[in-house]
Amino acid sequence: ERKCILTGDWQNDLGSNMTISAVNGAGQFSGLYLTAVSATEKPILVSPLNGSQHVDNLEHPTFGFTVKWSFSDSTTVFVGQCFTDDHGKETLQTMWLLRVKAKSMDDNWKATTVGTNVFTRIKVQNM
Ligand SMILES: O=C1N[C@H]2[C@H](CS[C@H]2CCCCC(=O)c2ccc3ccc4cccc5ccc2c3c45)N1
Repeated sequence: ERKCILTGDWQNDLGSNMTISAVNGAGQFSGLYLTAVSATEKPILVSPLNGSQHVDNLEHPTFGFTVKWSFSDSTTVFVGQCFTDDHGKETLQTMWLLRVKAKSMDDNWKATTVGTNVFTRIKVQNM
């Protein structure tokens, strides 16, 4: 019966932060992502994200979102599920695919990496 709406501020195990805006009736949302890590020497910039979550049954909903990196020609898709523990603490268990721009079709095979991230809410003190 615990509700998990993704709106709000989250941090993952790498120290990256994301803010998700209001989730509309269809479960769609947008937001901003600030990665704590990158494999480019370019300065890291806040990047837009768009995604959707299931809202029909808010018990442990699944979701997905895409981050279009604003500082490089790469894209990451995250997919996962929200879990709430007995104390009401929410975690987002996710897997991601990072696609970087391959110079040519010959490099296509090595252009996608996969990993996992766990996100927890950032409590804003002055709530
Ligand atoms: O919070 C989280 N942060 C990390 C994980 C999954 S997304 C990831 C951040 C990705 C930033 C872009 C990047 O690193 C990046 C950008 C451009 C690249 C160009 C060429 C590359 C060639 C080889 C390997 C790369 C690895 C990351 C790359 C790029 C390359 N969770």
